[in-house]
Amino acid sequence: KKALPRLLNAAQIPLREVESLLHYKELIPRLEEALGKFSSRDSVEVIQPVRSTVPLQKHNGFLGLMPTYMENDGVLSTKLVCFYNRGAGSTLPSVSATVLLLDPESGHMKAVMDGEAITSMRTAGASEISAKLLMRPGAEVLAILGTGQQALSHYNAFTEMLSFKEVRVWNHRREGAEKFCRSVSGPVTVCGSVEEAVRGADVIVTVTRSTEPVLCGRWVKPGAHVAAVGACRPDWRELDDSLMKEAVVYADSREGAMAESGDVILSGVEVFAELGDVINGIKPAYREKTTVFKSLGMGVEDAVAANLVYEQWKAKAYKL
Ligand SMILES: NC(=O)C1=CN([C@@H]2O[C@H](COP(=O)(O)OP(=O)(O)OC[C@H]3O[C@@H](n4cnc5c(N)ncnc54)[C@H](O)[C@@H]3O)[C@@H](O)[C@H]2O)C=CC1
Ligand SMILES: O=C(O)C1=NCCCC1
Repeated sequence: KKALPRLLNAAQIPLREVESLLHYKELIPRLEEALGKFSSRDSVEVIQPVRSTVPLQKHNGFLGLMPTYMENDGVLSTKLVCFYNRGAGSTLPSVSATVLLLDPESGHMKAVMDGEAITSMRTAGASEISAKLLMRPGAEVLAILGTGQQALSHYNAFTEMLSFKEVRVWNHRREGAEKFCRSVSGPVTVCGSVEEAVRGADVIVTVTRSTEPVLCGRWVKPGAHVAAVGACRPDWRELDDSLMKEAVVYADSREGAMAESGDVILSGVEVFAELGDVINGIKPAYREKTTVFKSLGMGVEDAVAANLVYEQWKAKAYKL
């Protein structure tokens, strides 16, 4: 009997199935552990180079390559992610991603899965961890700037895992914010300006495709926590200098932030700590101060999310 080509033996897990297998309650503890392992800089825990990028100039985007190896956990993966800063008329998504999971011993492909939900959920999961560690106790008001894919996953993660009395959203196009409100299950207030959305907010999530600052320090309540998720290129901004200089700045990866974050590079501020340093008890969480978590996204987050999907997929397929 002829053996199947190895590629065809790999599990193929499409978007809807990934969505049905991934849940914040299981994902977030694994992300937290992975962030700690990454920051230990122990090569048997995590090897994850800063993502390499290939510009797709004609299409106003880039391809990011995000390999990761977790030797102790036996997880080897790479994500291929294309990001596009599309014009208003486009119906195509801004992020298109695929995650490959390999057997580290043989190098054979174990699974190829859609990376859209993984990207949305692991990013929101990392931001939720930042808020849990860095927001003031008793935080009541959440503001989300931007109302696309990441806004939705952040809304879901933050309302499922934390409790807020009020959620406000702002989008540069009001119809986007109104559509967002119709798509979520809980109450949300649409705000007409960024200032209106963030005044008095305890936690602010920035998930826009802006290349210029949208959030100004003078509007931010002292002691607020900002999870800054957009502006992933060295010359793009979401936050202004006054906010960056006022805040204690945390990042997922110090090297990633120094290579890719316009908010860090152009404001000239230091990254105080990685989230993993706080998780490992190496650096303090300044809950009473204004804090920024600068998120760029890491391969290790994709690796643990994809591994979780694969474990669940196997359990379902083989009725374990
Ligand atoms: N840190 C991380 O791990 C990740 C970060 N991202 C970043 O998150 C951001 C949002 O991604 P998605 O939600 O997938 O994109 P999306 O295209 O679904 O949503 C983007 C939102 O930004 C708004 N927007 C577009 N241009 C704007 C402008 N000039 N000023 C203000 N708002 C504007 C859009 O109306 C929309 O509400 C992007 O910047 C992306 O690079 C995405 C994935 C992972
Ligand atoms: O980590 C990721 O995945 C991404 N980060 C920045 C924007 C593209 C996707």
